[in-house]
Amino acid sequence: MKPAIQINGVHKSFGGLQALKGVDLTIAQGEFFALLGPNGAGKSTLISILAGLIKPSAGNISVMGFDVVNQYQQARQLLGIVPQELVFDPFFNVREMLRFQAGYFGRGPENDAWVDEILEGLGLTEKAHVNMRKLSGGMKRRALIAQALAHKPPVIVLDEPTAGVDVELRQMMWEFIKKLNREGHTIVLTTHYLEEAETLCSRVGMMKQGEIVALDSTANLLNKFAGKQLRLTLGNVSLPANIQVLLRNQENGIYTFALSDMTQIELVLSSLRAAEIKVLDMQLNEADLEDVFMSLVGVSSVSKS
Ligand SMILES: Nc1ncnc2c1ncn2[C@@H]1O[C@H](COP(=O)(O)OP(=O)(O)OP(=O)(O)O)[C@@H](O)[C@H]1O
Repeated sequence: MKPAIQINGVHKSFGGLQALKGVDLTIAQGEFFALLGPNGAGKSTLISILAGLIKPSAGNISVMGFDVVNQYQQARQLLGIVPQELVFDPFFNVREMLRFQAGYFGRGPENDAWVDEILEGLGLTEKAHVNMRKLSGGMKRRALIAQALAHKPPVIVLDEPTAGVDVELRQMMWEFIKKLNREGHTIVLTTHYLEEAETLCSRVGMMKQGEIVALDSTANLLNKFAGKQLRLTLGNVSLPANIQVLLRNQENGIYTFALSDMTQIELVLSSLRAAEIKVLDMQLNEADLEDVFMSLVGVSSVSKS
């Protein structure tokens, strides 16, 4: 079976800035994949190349075996891309817009049942006859998601789909997207909400400064990383050397340690006691994708949009 997406040695420079520095990535058909990274890591650049909006400086990308540059039309037809920004055609109602979009990719009336399914799945049935320009912001966002899916693409790319979206739509959208994934659609998601990636995606790629710095199953990434994290409020102190290796993050007097087992808690606390450092507050949590991210990407957290 051909991979859903194959990315080989992709570089992209904007003038002197190297936005992508040789990205290799294979996403199999049927995967639910998360592409994560802080602002400026290169995610949108990679997706723009995938969508054929910009050309790579070197390397190539194919969708189900079709090169996105040399076989643009075939590749684009297999892709549904939900953009970050709200761009829409103000002359159509929702259903017309979806039919038009599907028609653009060569689908005819046989696609109408699918359009109904999308409208239903995204809570747009009531708005099917409303003109796009009269929709509220949240409804427009739903319509844009629907638009990307209108031609029933096997590979669906969601670029920050839930930024600024209310909880109801988020839940509805994820139920629908999960259903599409169960039916065999490949899903690629970029998000700043790491808990979304953690619950939805079976595999994660983390990008930093134009490179992939981690690529593994979500479970492996969580396992590889320490099982627990201990957050201690200590103030401005000098940590004993023997526990510095466990330190993952330090911000405003709060020190976060990554621990693989409970005995390390005792080690941290006894070392602090021996150094006469007072613990002002303490929290013990399960490590999550955000901790993995922090440890690998080296920023305190992915900025929330
Ligand atoms: N058209 C462009 N011209 C010049 N520089 C660009 C252009 N597009 C992106 N860049 C730069 O390339 C780098 C990667 O940007 P990109 O938008 O791909 O990152 P991102 O990971 O999608 O970030 P975000 O999470 O903020 O969307 C950034 O330094 C950005 O400023």
